[in-house]
Amino acid sequence: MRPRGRTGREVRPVRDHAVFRYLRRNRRPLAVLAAWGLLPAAQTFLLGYGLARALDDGFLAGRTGVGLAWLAAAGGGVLAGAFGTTRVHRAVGALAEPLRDGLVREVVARGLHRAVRAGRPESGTADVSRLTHQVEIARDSFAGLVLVLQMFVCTLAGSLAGLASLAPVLLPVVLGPLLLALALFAWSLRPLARRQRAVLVADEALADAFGETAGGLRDITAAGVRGRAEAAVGARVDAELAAALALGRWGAVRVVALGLGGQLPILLLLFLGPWLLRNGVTPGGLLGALTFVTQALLPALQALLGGVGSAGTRLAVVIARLRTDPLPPQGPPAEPARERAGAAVEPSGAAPAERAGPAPAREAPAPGARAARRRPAVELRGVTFAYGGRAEPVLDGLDLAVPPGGHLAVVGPSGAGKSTLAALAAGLLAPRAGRVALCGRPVAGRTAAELAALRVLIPQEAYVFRGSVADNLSYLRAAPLPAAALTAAAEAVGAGDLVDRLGGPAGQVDPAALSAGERQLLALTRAFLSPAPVALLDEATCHLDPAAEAGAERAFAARPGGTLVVIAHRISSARRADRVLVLDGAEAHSGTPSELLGRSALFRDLAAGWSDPSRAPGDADGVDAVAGPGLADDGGQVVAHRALREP
Ligand SMILES: Nc1ncnc2c1ncn2[C@@H]1O[C@H](COP(=O)(O)OP(=O)(O)OP(=O)(O)O)[C@@H](O)[C@H]1O
Repeated sequence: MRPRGRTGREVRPVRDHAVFRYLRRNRRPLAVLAAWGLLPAAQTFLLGYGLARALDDGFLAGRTGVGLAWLAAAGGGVLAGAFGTTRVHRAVGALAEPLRDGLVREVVARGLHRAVRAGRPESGTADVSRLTHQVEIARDSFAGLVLVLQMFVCTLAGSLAGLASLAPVLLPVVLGPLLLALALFAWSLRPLARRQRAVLVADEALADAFGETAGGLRDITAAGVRGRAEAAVGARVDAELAAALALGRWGAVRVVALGLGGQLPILLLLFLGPWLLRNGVTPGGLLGALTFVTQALLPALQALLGGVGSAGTRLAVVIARLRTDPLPPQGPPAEPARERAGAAVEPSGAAPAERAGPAPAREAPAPGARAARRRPAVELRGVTFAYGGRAEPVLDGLDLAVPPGGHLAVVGPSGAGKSTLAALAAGLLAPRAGRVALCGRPVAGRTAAELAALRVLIPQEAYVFRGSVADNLSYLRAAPLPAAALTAAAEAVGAGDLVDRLGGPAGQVDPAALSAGERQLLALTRAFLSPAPVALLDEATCHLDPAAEAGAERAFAARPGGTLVVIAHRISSARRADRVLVLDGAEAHSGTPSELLGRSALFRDLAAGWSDPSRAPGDADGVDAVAGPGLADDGGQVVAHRALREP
């Protein structure tokens, strides 16, 4: 099975040899590179040859001056080589930069084109920035690869010229094992590249899984899914271990090649030394040959094997990915860790449109969304749910429909099933019978990411994390939002003072230093900025005072096109809603607040004593004041539901 990358797509090897085609098209910079490479090659030549001449013609012949002159020549070679190396680096830059520019052009054009074609132009920016990061990796890997190849070729050329000049018989002793080593390495390259690619992919998958798990530890614990989280990360660890072991086995070939090409010639030179000396090789020649092998060829071979094995493979993987990487799937984006952990927290949304302003506008509707718009935003049909096979149903045959833009409050005594209803609507619980749909799309079988694009659920216990205010607020957006948009949203929800006090969007959040209410305000702002059309507030304002609660609810109700379902902590929430669903154990009622006064004894009891200090000036006392313009009573919005938990 082929490895799969971050995007879940197969990572294909580069079949079109894009890099080689690029090199063929750029012969001039290559020629410059080769020309400057003559200086390091000359340095290598002088290193061994100069040492040999210094010994043979100088010190061993009793001519110290000549010996020193040859050593000085070798030293001069080092200086020339150093100068040449700086020029080589420049030439590599000149070769790598156009590759980078070309890739960036290609990636930007393709990414934006796809985003526009997919009807999500805003997603192109984030996507392109991710891909251009990969382009940087490709550029660096390419430059590294060219450098080690160039260094090896220069060293080889200088060494072979030196060996041939000293004594041609030395050539096969050094060259034979070296060629064998190169052949062995070349043979191992393909399987090595495959294993390396598998490790890269496994490593990314592990990093993803670990990041997700670490980011959602609190929720994992709260949701009691520790075992599942451990199993998920453990599987990735095992996969990476297996990939690394497989790579290690092929890595051993590299060690053998290094021993064969770099160390065997040393042993051969030493072992054959007496014979070589008897057959025309001078002591200086033997020393020079050893110098070529130990000081030049061995390090160059080591760099070549390492460089081609890592930078080369990385380049192949990244280029393949750049050429095949698609836009993230339309609609739902990457799912957040906490959703994947199964905890009922705010989910992430689709890729954002960056806008300043208090209320983020909806995402451009996806194809098919127009049809879905006519469907209720939240719809439960004949939903029955019980915790456990033999348990009494908490909800039994419930029908409910909230239209797009609707505002429903769910009220009822503790244990009536309000949170259960929210979890069912959010797709976090599956009904025993019946079906649940959001924006016309059934929630059953949807991934967490798909659900996250449809609704945001804010539970009682707000989740904030150590980090910047901006990170906390824009967590559900695929790309950062301008500071003005963050502060405007905070203002709208009632968290403006808090964000100011924390130092604005750049300020830091320390969860332990915040009160429960302050954490709720941040979580509410984050949910407010979510692109999901349906907001489910499950007593999400319980730690706020009534006025703050009213402000937050009104802000959510005013989200353009947004649908709001509030599991009410205070009965005053019902005053602000278009429709109210009363769950009271034996039965359930729905309607406008004024209708319910006549129909539900429980609602009458609850409403009788309500007094909402947050009421806007001019609000009349009593239920009629909250009936508001709201929804036409066509029976198609909040509709009938049968008995709940029959006695
Ligand atoms: N995970 C669970 N396992 C078993 N029973 C549960 C579970 N969660 C809730 N229940 C039970 O289901 C019933 C409905 O609970 P739910 O939390 O939905 O009610 P609620 O109206 O939201 O109550 P409250 O206002 O106190 O939060 C209660 O009897 C509760 O004890």
